[in-house]
Amino acid sequence: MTQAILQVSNLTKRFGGVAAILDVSLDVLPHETLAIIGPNGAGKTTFYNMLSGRMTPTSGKILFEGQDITGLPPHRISRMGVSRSFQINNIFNEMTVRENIEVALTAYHGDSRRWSNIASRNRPIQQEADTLLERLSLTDLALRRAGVISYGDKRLVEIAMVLATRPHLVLLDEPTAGMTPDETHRVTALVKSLAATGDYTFLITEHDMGVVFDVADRILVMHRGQSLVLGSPQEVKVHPEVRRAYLGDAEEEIAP
Ligand SMILES: Nc1ncnc2c1ncn2[C@@H]1O[C@H](COP(=O)(O)OP(=O)(O)OP(=O)(O)O)[C@@H](O)[C@H]1O
Repeated sequence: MTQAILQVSNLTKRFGGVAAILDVSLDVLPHETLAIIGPNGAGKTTFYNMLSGRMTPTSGKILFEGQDITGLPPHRISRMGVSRSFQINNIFNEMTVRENIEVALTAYHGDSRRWSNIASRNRPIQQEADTLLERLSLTDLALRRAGVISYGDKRLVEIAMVLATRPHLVLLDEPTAGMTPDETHRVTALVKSLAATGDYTFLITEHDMGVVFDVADRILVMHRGQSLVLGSPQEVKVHPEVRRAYLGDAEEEIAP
């Protein structure tokens, strides 16, 4: 049996009397794309916060590539190969698209000198920036100031910056939120093409069911902090409890 890249065991997070996450266990397999869905307040953000080190679990255990990362600070978890994109843009608007990516690469390579002195003369960073621009279909925008590109393109730059840290596990937080249908289509195609490289494992939270059913190999449905169902898109789509708890039992809501 394939060894899981991420093993979550009996994870619980309480805020006073509220259990935002309650006894959730999950094995994520290498190179799969696993979507986590659930209504508002189901616990998705809290779950991500614990995986990425922004919150310490009340109890339970998180193993990444066999190592215990429970409660480690975010920078250590990131160094080990778990990277997270946020719903808000973290990019530098005054810099070009390429410079943003070079900053992320320079930081990853641990150079604390001014990034501009380093990146422009560092051949490996230049090559890595080229590869990332190409992977994200951003080559044509490389020299544009990040502040003037579209919202959808900004989100792609942010994903490029996440990938600059060479993650094995990428946590995408609602990557298509606020996007036009065209932009959503681009991101969906992109996630699929990145997954096809075999270099990454993706966890993705997403409210757009079309995106979820398009990209996910498996889907975890959360409800009130608990794991309700884990299965293939087909299994999830027809599961009676999912329909009741999350999808409102309306066929059209789950049709991709
Ligand atoms: N810092 C906090 N203090 C107290 N309660 C919190 C805190 N963070 C989250 N909660 C509660 O935990 C539960 C889960 O919230 P969470 O944000 O993880 O859900 P979610 O699935 O990400 O929702 P959404 O889809 O709206 O982002 C909610 O009841 C929320 O009010």
